[in-house]
Amino acid sequence: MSEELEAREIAAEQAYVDEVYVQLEASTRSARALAAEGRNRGKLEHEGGLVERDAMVFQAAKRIAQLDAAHEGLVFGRLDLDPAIDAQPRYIGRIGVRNEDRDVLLIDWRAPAAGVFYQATAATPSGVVRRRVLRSLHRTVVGVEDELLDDQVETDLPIVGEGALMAQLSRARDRSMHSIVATIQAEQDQAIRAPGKGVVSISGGPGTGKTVVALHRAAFLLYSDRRRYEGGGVLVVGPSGVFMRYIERVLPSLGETAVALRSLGEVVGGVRATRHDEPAVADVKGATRMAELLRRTARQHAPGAPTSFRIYWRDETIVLDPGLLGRLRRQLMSQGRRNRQLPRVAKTLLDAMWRQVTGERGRERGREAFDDDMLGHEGFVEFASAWWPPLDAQTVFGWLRDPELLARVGEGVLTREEQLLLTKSWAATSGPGELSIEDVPLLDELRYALGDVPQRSDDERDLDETGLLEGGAVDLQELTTISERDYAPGGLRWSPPTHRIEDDGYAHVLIDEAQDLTPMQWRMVGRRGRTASWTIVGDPAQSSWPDAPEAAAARAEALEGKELHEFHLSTNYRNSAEIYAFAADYARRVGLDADLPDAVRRTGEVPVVVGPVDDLEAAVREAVTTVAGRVEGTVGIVVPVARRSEVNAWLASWPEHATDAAGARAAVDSSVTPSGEDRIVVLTGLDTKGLEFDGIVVVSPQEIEDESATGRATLYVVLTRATQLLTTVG
Ligand SMILES: Nc1ncnc2c1ncn2[C@@H]1O[C@H](COP(=O)(O)OP(=O)(O)OP(=O)(O)O)[C@@H](O)[C@H]1O
Repeated sequence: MSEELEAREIAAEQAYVDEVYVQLEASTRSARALAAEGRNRGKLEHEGGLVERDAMVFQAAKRIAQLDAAHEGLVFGRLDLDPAIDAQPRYIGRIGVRNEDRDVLLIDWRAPAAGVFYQATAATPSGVVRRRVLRSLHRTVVGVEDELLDDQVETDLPIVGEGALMAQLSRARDRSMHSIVATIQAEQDQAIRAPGKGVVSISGGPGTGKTVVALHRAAFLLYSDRRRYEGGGVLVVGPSGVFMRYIERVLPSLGETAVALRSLGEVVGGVRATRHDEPAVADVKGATRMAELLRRTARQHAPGAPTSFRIYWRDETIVLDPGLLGRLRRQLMSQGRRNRQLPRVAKTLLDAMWRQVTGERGRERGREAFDDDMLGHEGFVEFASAWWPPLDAQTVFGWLRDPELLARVGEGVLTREEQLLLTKSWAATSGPGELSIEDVPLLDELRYALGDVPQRSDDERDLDETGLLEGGAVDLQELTTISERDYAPGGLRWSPPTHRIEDDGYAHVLIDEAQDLTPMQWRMVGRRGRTASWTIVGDPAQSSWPDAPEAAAARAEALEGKELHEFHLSTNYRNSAEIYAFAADYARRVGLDADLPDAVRRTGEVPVVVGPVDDLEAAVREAVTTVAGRVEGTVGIVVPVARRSEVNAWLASWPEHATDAAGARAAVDSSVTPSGEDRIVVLTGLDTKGLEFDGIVVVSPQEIEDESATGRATLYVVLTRATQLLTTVG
């Protein structure tokens, strides 16, 4: 097959692609003009349909335009059908484009009409004779890859190229995951296009595309029901900040930005944790038992709050003693979340106090006068406010630093040793900024147990008065939400908070690396998806949570009542066949019950095992230099947690040229702050979850294995991260 033929085909495709871009620019201009005009005339309503549609094209085009040249082009696919069905070729792209007569120039890859591009095979061509993938650099077509699907149909279509998938799989890896729109495989397509109902669960071994498929599914859902998902929000949760940065470009490259990408440490609004606890501590913090401990904590008497109150009124002494106050506290708690009771506090106290008024003078004055007197009494007001202060979750979480309080709420829940572990872990931190990833679900649990902190009403008049018990001034009829009604009757002092627990929910929740969620993390994400549809992605063999049945129960509870649709992916697209054979062999040897996919790409490069070595640093340096010199893309140095600073120090001390063999810049401790230019990064085993590198150097694999109860699964994850070269040094 001649180069000339290929050049001719490329030129022909380029002409079509140019036409699409010209049209896209024209539609963008007219959409912008139309939207501006609509706004000016205040007539958006009338022209709504057209404006909305074109504005969408405009938005999508804007997002696409923001992509840099490294990303694949707008037009990536072409279908030639049996001429008896349609003589015109059909083009598939990242978004749909029409010309001014509204004829389709480009079919959005998510549209039903594009489905056949992914589903047609030689066995069932579905009318497709030739499938062509266009490889582009920005606007320039650089190659075409064809597949002949139906050789029974008489046509003169030339067949060019080596196969798009292999070309895509062999590319050098950079710092971000790329979209796979051009080469989505049939089994992946089914999971992507599954209807947005209930729970779609996608399983499969390492490198089978679970993450990338899930992200394309998010884009598909936004396309298929934009109102629902853009309005309600889509939450994508992944294991770490590094991972979120790795995947963040995929959705914008598909024209979607309306998605919240959060690592597990960032799921709760306003909190950002990036540090993991050591495994023994993490195991305690993640267990379901913690929910009971936190429920008890949220009901504790606020440390430092007054425990009794005494006042003299109309010849009588009225006493609120610790026992009575304890009963009143429980009574209030039984009515709902702690902070929600704020408007009821004064009345509850006054009821109990009024019952103690038995003398004639007092009874004659009456209840109303009693209430007025008390609410005008500074001592009482101060007591009431201090006895039942509004409490935020951070404050209450801080109570747990007190070993005595922890022992009280932990009784029967945690062993003495477990309590000590927690105390030690919290003593090492000094404030809310230092929460660990494992602390975040605990904080969330408290948020829900306490209820949101209401805001003090800013009405000056009320602030002068007690405000603890005021009624009548607000007409209940005017209050529209349940929450407003809740806060109104007892006290004008309190109004609903600006961010509410009720606002936490999303229309779709997508969980990646789901096998790693602890029971407490399942509870946290579950709260955000009570009414949502879900996509859950994971591989149990890669799990770092030791108690699988407990996590499964928490997951079932989070998804309660939702229909389950299961999809399984069976081909490993990441690792070379040689690397995956090595990893699968390890999984079998150590008895991991692993789902072993087929790896399809051969490189002839078998993994290298170095050791045992005397000088670990020298051996690692040699391995890193060799690997970095032989691959074009990223290199990961994976280390045991305990050796992280040591290896970082080595890296910093090596002369530039050692790692600079092929223009590789090393990032010191880049798992915390990776930078776009670094090609070499140091990571711990857990940090590598979900990521991939051209080359991997594993430092002391045995130590990684011994580090935690699930060390073997972690090492299996590490061994499945490389696309080209793998070396272990021990
Ligand atoms: N259809 C495809 N075409 C091209 N590349 C693909 C395809 N499917 C997957 N890949 C590539 O394979 C690699 C692995 O994909 P991904 O990270 O989504 O796998 P995973 O199943 O989530 O892996 P793991 O569970 O090991 O983290 C990525 O580089 C991805 O782009």
